Amino acid sequence: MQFKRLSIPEVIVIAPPKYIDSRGFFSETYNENSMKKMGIDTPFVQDNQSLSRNKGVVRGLHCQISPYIQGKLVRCPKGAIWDVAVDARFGSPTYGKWVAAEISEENWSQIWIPPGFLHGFVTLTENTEVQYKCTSFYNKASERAVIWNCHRLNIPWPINHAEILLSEKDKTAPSFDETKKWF
Ligand SMILES: Cc1cn([C@H]2C[C@H](O)[C@@H](COP(=O)(O)OP(=O)(O)O[C@H]3O[C@@H](C)C(=O)[C@@H](O)[C@H]3O)O2)c(=O)[nH]c1=O
Repeated sequence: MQFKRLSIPEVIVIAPPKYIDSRGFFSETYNENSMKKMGIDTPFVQDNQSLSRNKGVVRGLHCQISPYIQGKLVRCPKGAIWDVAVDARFGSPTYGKWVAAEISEENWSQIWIPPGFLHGFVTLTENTEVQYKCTSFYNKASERAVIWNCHRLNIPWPINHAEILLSEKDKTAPSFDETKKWF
């Protein structure tokens, strides 16, 4: 399993090996010991999956606050996403900075989004499936969101803005300034 820390080093891209043979392939998509070697030592308690039918679906930017703060290990077994992690830990040297990585069926990578980060992605293909493991349970009252195109963050979403599809909730999310109260 290969690991690469991004410019915010707590965010890690993980590339599990894929063993291809005449039948297809085999891959360990999660290995607790490998995670521990990278300092990801919290148990995962919930697995999620979403399907986005269109290219240009933006989900995010989302997080949960304490006591349901979540780390997420995200993979894309079908299609491709451009995945973004924003440091929302007020007081962190990288507060308000973001990193992104393409995660896809083809590159077979995963991305670790630590607790205290906002998470979002845009689908780069139709019928994209995203799966992620979470370190804390879903809790509606703890959910928070920041608007995907917040001027303060200036994230260069790699998709024509006219094509973007959002949930009603994500259309009206507040700006990044709100996060000062969260972590
Ligand atoms: C996130 C979540 C949602 N739900 C429900 C609430 C709602 O009725 C329905 C759809 O939820 P949403 O619209 O929030 O789904 P979505 O916009 O895909 O939200 C997800 O976005 C990505 C970027 C993340 O990082 C996730 O943590 C999560 O926030 O599913 C759960 O039951 N459990 C969960 O863990």
